[in-house]
Amino acid sequence: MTVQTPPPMAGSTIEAAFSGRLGNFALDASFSVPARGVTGLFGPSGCGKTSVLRCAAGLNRLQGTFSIDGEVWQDDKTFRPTHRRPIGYVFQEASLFPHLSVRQNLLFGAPGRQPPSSATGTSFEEVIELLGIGDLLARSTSNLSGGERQRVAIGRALLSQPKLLLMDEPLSALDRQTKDGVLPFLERLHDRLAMPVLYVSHDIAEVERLADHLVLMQAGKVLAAGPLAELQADPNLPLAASREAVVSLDAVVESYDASFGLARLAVAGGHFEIPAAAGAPGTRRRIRIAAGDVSLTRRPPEGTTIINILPVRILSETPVGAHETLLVLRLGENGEGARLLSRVTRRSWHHLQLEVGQKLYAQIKGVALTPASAA
Ligand SMILES: Nc1ncnc2c1ncn2[C@@H]1O[C@H](COP(=O)(O)OP(=O)(O)OP(=O)(O)O)[C@@H](O)[C@H]1O
Repeated sequence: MTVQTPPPMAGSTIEAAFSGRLGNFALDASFSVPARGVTGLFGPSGCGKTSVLRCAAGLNRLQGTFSIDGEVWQDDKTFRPTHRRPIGYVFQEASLFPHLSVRQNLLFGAPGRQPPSSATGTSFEEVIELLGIGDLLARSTSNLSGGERQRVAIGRALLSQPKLLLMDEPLSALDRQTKDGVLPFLERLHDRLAMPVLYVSHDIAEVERLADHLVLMQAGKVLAAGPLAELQADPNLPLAASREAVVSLDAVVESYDASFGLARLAVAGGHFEIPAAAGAPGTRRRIRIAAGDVSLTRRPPEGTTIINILPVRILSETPVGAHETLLVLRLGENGEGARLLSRVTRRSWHHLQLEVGQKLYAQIKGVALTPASAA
């Protein structure tokens, strides 16, 4: 079996290529992503996400290569064992030491078991504050809630000062309410820490909120890897074709109209107004727009309650199912901006005599804010 090393990318990258068998399962996965921000490894159950993470950690030894920022952890000649890889690993269920306090657990992997200062990397105070675990430090780990345990496990991983954080479905063992409580902490980490993260999940909502880049996997192979928004809007990939298709756009707050409670945010090729306090001007936020919330009109509509109506051009049209079609749109008069998706009936496509390249107006019924991107 040959391993194809992905072409190198400019700047600091994670280069991964693993190939071989795990029991009956054949893994043949390679990707190259920036060594910054969160890279989501996403795909259906059993497609090989955890196996890739374990390869990156040196826990699975398959043929291949792995390097981060030019530092080779594995190739034809090299195989660094797990204890020589500067990684933090967060599992589905936190395995904390029951005989140690939260504070001792946190410091367990820290260099010299001492609280690191910002001079030596991610500081103890910063981690405590980011994860909201200051009140837990003296507690025993035996009676922490699931969400608290997971936050302590993440803190412990961060305090070991890793070069790469590996997270394997860190929220999947939590109930929906606890998960919703922990997600904002992950989002804050994402905003504030520069450390690259490989984040395994089969929950697309988590990926949309946290990931900057995506590695889409299926049956042991990588279908595509790249910036989240690009893969979301690729009509040849399963994300865009799904009924729940969305795009996540990185936006910057421009202003806030307090009288109507509307924030104005700029994205490439347009502006959105959102009924929320989105932060001070200059704040980076992420916007989520579902394909089903974007309808099209030939002329700017009048007398509508829809706030966001933006000029777009049709970039492509791909039939989905028997009666619908997926349109990839680009924002802006000349179609030079960010991509949106719109799912319309084939009847509308024909009746409105739409065609690729045409200028239209997108009426966007729902625009949701999610936290900022670090990429
Ligand atoms: N050491 C091993 N020996 C035998 N089979 C293995 C081994 N490791 C993984 N597998 C198999 O490889 C396949 C992929 O597993 P993996 O855990 O990587 O998938 P996944 O995408 O992370 O799935 P999930 O989302 O359900 O966690 C599974 O069929 C699993 O049983």
